[in-house]
Amino acid sequence: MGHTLMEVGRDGVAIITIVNPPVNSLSIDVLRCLKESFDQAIRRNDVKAIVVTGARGKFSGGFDISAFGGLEGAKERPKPGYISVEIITDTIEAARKPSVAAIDGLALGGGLEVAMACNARVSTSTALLGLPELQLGIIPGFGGTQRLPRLVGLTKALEMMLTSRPVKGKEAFSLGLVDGLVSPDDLVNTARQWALDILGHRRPWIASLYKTDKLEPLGEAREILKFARAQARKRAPNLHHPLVCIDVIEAGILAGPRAGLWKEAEAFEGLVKSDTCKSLVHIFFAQRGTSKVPGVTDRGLVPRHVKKVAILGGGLMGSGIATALVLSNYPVILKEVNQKFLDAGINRIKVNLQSRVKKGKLTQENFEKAFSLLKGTLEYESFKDVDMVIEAVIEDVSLKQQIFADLEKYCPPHCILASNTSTIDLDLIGERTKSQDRIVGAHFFSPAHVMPLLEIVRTKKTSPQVIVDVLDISKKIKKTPVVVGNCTGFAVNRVFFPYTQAGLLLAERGVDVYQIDKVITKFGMPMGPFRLVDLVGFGVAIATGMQFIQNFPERTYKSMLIPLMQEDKRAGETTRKGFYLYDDKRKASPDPELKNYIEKARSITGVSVDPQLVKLQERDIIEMIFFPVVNEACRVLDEGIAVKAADLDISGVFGMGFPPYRGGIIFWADSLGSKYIYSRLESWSQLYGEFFKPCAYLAARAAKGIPLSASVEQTKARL
Ligand SMILES: C[C@H](O)CC(=O)SCCNC(=O)CCNC(=O)[C@H](O)C(C)(C)COP(=O)(O)OP(=O)(O)OC[C@H]1O[C@@H](n2cnc3c(N)ncnc32)[C@H](O)[C@@H]1OP(=O)(O)O
Repeated sequence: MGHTLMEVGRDGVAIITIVNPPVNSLSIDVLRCLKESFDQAIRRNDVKAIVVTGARGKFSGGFDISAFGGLEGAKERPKPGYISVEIITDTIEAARKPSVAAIDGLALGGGLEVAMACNARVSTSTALLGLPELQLGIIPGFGGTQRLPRLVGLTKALEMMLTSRPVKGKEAFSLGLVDGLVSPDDLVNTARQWALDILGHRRPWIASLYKTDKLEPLGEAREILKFARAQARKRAPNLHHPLVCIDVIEAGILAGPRAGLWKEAEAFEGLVKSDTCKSLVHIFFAQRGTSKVPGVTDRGLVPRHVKKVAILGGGLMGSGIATALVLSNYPVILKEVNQKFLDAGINRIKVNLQSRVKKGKLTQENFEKAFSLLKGTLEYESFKDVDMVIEAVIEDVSLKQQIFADLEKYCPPHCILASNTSTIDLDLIGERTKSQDRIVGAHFFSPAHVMPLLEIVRTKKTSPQVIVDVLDISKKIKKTPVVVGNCTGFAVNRVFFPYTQAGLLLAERGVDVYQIDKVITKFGMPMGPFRLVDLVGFGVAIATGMQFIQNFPERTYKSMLIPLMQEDKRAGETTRKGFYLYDDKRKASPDPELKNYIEKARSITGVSVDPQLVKLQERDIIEMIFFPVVNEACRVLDEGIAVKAADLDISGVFGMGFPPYRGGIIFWADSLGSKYIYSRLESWSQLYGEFFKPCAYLAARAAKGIPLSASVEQTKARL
């Protein structure tokens, strides 16, 4: 159980240490202990001053996120303001003995809020300090909305809170958030001396809550807040809590910080119960849960050290993957079939890296370092000491089979053989080898050095060691991994295949294409199905469509709309014409000619405009597009392709941009209820055919009224 420890030195300084592994989060128990330690330190005559720090080099990762649910309805739930006013303000900040926070590792959320209530802060230069609460759908609730603006000024405080991005100790020092920088070894000693210096009036005794020197004058502050509101509305129109955060900050400026604290406490109470908070907290834990794979990561296997990686193919995917790897210090060999392609691939990687330099995300020195890790080759000879190969050539089964047969010859026997295929069966790819246990899918999303998801595809024969190795690489290259089974489209493309299909079905029956995209983006997707297919390109869309028609013929909606347009050399954004027209700046605008293609497609499919569908409400459009996606997700769970529902939530959020504040596809579906989704799909399937037919998994759950995410025998991984 989390607690605090107090040790009083001979110098009269009480060191209070927060102990709650792994990140010293602040559970209610820890906070109560912290108060007790402070009360004791204030009472004891041998204590002159106080230092607050965290165990094992971490100050605190903030309020215990797993306790959020418990705040709702729990009997022992602290009353509003108990923590922020009674503990943080009236016990810590108002103590008649000075306190200094000694910060190493991280001081996030409630952790930083405790530190800000101390009379000074010393930190290591690498520590991370921030208020990331907004990414959990709440606002800082322990006084952060009041103290941060008073320590760093309104503009910077708003930026830190609204983006949830922490700053490093070095920047925190230049902002005035911390008062001194020290090495980790000197941290606590410097802090204790600092506390004694405050007591001896050699350093100022400051209560952050009442600082005013950093706050902008009222008129300017109003303008800054107005701008922040406009930005927040634009960036996240569906989110309410960023606006609440701004309101609370404003209240403190207008009515004084103590009134601000009470307003903060009240707003926090409301937000922690909101659906947005529940969804985002689910995403927080689900994201961390994807690297826990039953039967794989619970075997005590230690990831092997991958020293060198080879990549086959320097196209868009291969070069993106290589970029991600060299950025994380992996030496990479890039192989191509001829010098021209090789030069082009290397150049792409260079451009990817340079663009990071331009954006200020990479120093020139680190650019050179990363680029020097890349070697090009046309031969397999240099593959003899690679630990992993990632094949990223075109989607051609026999070519891939040949490549894997070659790899078996040239690579060492321990080498991981990965394919970046997005649709082809891995068993087929490895058919001509005897190395099935080390064949794995490493499905990156384009652009691979930017998109955060890595789908790790295992076959029935892939060894757990290989999965553990790839999970480790994924962590090192800062991707969120999802381990899935081998099937057409794997988890992400398969689950989201009906997304475009539903769009096509509705368009043929008379629903306006641009209206569909508008409603779906308003729902929170980065782009609607038609804008997406333009981006992906019709060539890829048709090729993937063929895979689905072959494998799931009964439920694939066969529309000729995309092939008809492609015949006319409209193939999406790259040809400047698809469902939209594109200008030089890739800005999309509707095309009046589109209706001609739709009419032609309609006549081929033999469907006519349905007056019921033409006047669909927004909600109906959302459901007709997403319920088939939910249905496919249910099949993927039923077949054990995904180990748990939360993994599909993460796949959709990180691979397709499903809005995280809706918690992911299954989480969202469960908020509507399996019965409701089943009945809607069932009635559409009567009207519009097999495409909507609810699967057995969904039917069974609807019949019993149980959530789609609940794990029972059916959803046990079959692998
Ligand atoms: C009232 C207040 O204003 C409200 C708050 O304070 S809300 C909380 C604000 N704090 C945050 O948002 C920080 C959230 N945590 C993080 O960003 C990251 O976990 C971190 C930067 C602290 C550490 O990252 P990293 O080293 O990659 O480790 P990571 O895998 O994320 O976390 C380690 C473990 O700690 C847990 N954890 C991290 N922060 C936690 C927190 N605040 N509460 C509960 N558990 C937490 C994770 O769930 C994970 O558990 P697991 O090992 O069982 O999966």
